[in-house]
Amino acid sequence: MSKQYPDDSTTLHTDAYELSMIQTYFEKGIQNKKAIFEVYFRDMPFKNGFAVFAGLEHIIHYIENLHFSKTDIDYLTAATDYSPEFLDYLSHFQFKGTVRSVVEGELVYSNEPMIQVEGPLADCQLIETAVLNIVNYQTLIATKAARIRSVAGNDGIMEFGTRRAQEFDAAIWGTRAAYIGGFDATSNVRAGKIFGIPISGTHAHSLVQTYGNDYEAFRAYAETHKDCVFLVDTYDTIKSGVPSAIRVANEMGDKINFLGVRIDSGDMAYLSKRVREQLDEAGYKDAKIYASNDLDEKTIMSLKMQRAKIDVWGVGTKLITAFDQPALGAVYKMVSIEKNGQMEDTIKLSNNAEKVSTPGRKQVWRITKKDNGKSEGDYVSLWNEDPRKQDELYMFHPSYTYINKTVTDFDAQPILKTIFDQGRLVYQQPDLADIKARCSQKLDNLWPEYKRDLNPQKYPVDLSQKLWDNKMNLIQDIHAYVKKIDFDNK
Ligand SMILES: Nc1ncnc2c1ncn2[C@@H]1O[C@H](COP(=O)(O)OP(=O)(O)OP(=O)(O)O)[C@@H](O)[C@H]1O
Ligand SMILES: O=P(O)(O)OC[C@H]1O[C@H](OP(=O)(O)OP(=O)(O)O)[C@H](O)[C@@H]1O
Ligand SMILES: O=C(O)c1cccnc1
Repeated sequence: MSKQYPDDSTTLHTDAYELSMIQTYFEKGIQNKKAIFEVYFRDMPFKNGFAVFAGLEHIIHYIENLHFSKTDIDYLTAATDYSPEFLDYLSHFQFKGTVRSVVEGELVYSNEPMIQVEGPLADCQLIETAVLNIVNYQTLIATKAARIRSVAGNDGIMEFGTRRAQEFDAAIWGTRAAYIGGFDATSNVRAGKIFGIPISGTHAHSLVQTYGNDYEAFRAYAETHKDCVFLVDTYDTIKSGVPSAIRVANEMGDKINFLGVRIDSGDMAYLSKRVREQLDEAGYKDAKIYASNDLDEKTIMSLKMQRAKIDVWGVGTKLITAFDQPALGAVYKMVSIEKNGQMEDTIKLSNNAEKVSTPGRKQVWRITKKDNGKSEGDYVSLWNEDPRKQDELYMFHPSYTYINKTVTDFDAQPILKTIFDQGRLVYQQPDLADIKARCSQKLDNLWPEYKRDLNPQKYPVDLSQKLWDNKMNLIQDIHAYVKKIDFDNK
């Protein structure tokens, strides 16, 4: 049986190797060395042209509550060989890091920092696992939701995924991410309570099975509710479901709001057209047709191409589990570390060019044209550079440098904002509605070429000349170092 602790904290929600490394840092007296880590992902999720950043709210909760409780320390005492001094250090631990992050609802792209953590080495190391856990999931779901929104146009889209989500937390935070990415409502009542997301829903087949026929079930529902959407496919949509819904709507008149019917199986293009005719003929031209059943952006797009008469889409499994790409793959990499009192940039090399990290503390600048506000690309610079001081910006592809352009009449907005300053929360989270609106507005400013579902253009994420030179110099330094070791060993 699982154990319940009165003072449980989420601080041990980390990989054991983080604590093991912190123990080494502590025992060697370098736990307070200054370090900088950055979070980024290498490949665009769903081969999409953009990703929607989400997860900051949960990260803020997590960091604000970061402390080792008594039972955390008791557990570590029993389960590890950590020294009493190290356990004592943990029991007094207070997060002192500075966290800079993209804000929720902002668009992000591969190979640019979304989060930057600067501070004592131990503090930076401790939060790696949880930060990645949160951002990898929520950014994925917000992006999937935005893809679904982009094909649904102005239709209603409802989040129905809780029953298929990877457990409680995923349902709750996934729903919030889906709302940021463009969903209108959720069926999860607790998400409504916690986040203020509008809740919405119809009824299940079990209601109809309880009564054994559509008419009695719909009538019972109508007598106990004002807003009614009847699920019409339990036995036979055309012959029984829709006629029963119309009969109940006629009988109840103004006593109910007959909002429409839901179809949950069968050929939804064919059925929705027939159902539309039935509702229209009965005078219910405003009644809407809701559809659900393993929907995602592909089925919705296909149904729209078939001119299905569907007004509202209920989407569960494929959204909340990010069915076609279950992991984002964001990583947390050290970019700078204190040596002899000075910060030194650091790099992780790899035979795979994509996996070579970009050293140094950075800022990401969103470059837009002054006249129309449209995106030109992102310019990743060293922290102390400011492209706003330049009239012209030379932007070049970091691997294929012959792909380049010079941008004039541009605005440059830094997108990494300070959230925690040396452990103190300095950022005021906006309302969820504002975060959602931000996402929608940012997507309006993105060229359609980056927004299309299939084979979108790759959004430029370019490195400043200084950042690029810094990376190349470090790569050369490391190559020289490895060559020397090789030579010395011969
Ligand atoms: N006209 C259509 N064009 C493309 N996809 C459709 C169309 N109608 C339904 N679909 C999709 O096809 C899939 C049908 O799945 P499935 O065969 O499991 O459903 P079903 O047999 O109709 O219903 P049930 O859920 O009761 O098994 C679903 O993903 C659904 O969204
Ligand atoms: O299909 P999703 O996108 O996950 O949407 C949620 C599904 O949950 C309900 O089904 P239920 O749990 O009753 O199962 P069933 O319809 O698959 O039989 C509902 O009728 C939807 O079909
Ligand atoms: O309200 C609904 O229709 C609903 C809710 C959850 C899952 N499927 C459908």
